[in-house]
Amino acid sequence: MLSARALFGIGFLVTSRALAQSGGTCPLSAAWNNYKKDCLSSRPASTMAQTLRYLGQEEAQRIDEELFSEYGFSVDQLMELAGLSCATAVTQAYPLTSLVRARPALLVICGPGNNGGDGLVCARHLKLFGYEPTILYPKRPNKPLFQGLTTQCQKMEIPFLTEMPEAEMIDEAYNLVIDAIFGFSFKGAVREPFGSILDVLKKTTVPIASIDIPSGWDVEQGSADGLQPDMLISLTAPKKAASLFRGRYHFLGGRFVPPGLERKYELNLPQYRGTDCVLRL
Ligand SMILES: NC(=O)C1=CN([C@@H]2O[C@H](COP(=O)(O)OP(=O)(O)OC[C@H]3O[C@@H](n4cnc5c(N)ncnc54)[C@H](O)[C@@H]3O)[C@@H](O)[C@H]2O)[C@@H](O)CC1
Ligand SMILES: [K+]
Repeated sequence: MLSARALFGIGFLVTSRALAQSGGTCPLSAAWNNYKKDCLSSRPASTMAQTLRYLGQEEAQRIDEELFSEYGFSVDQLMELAGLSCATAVTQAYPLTSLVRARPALLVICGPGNNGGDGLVCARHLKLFGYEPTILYPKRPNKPLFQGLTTQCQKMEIPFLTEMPEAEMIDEAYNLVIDAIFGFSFKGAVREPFGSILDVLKKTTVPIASIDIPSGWDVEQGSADGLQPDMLISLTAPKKAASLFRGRYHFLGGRFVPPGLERKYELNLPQYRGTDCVLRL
């Protein structure tokens, strides 16, 4: 014989399932529907973005430094989380089913610093998520971290280009360009080969997703005639120039900030949902 408790459980499950299927108002299904609506909503969570602090260049560098010196993180640890955030955000904004080209091809352009490292990690995860990334990595630092990340991508059968394609070729072959050229340490006039690469990117019509900062933008002032990416993934916290971003998708990623550091710099980070590693702003 079934106990009253078991009967109640079965009744509850049957009822909540029926209500969920019929779009009814069972509290459980309503909560799930709200969650889905929140996650998939195309409406930016502007209320969250208003309270969030936008960092100056030196402040971003200080936080970065403190994460390593005071909080004991290693670069590759944070880079892995940053790159995974970027791949997750790209997957949410440009799901495989939404791509216009027959092949889910993406071009990932990596610069000479840690922003470029984030790009390599992002490419590796995107490959695991079913995309076909190709990497352009023209200036490779002679350090074990970057050599390891490059080897990992090569072993994942991600092709590396030897030169920047023409803008028309990029528009024809790729669904998206991931800009991992410069991050928060960029300063001054762009040096080659990145000046020519950015000039080509400005001529493309395919969407661009920039990691941390649109490359070539002044970290605080932006750039009126610079890249205009469709997506920006701000890591840790947005930098001041992010307030000038006019693309469709602004995501926050890099969910690794310890509460003490968040308090010290008054970051006012919005709440990530559940176990998500990114949040649309
Ligand atoms: N604390 C954080 O938030 C984390 C940051 N990470 C990433 O690290 C990035 C910062 O990395 P880095 O400090 O290595 O710096 P960047 O990756 O921003 O760039 C530094 C490199 O760009 C070159 N460069 C600077 N200005 C240039 C110019 N005008 N023309 C040509 N080359 C120029 C420098 O010589 C150096 O090689 C962040 O933006 C983010 O993407 C993540 O990897 C890990 C965690
Ligand atoms: K970038």
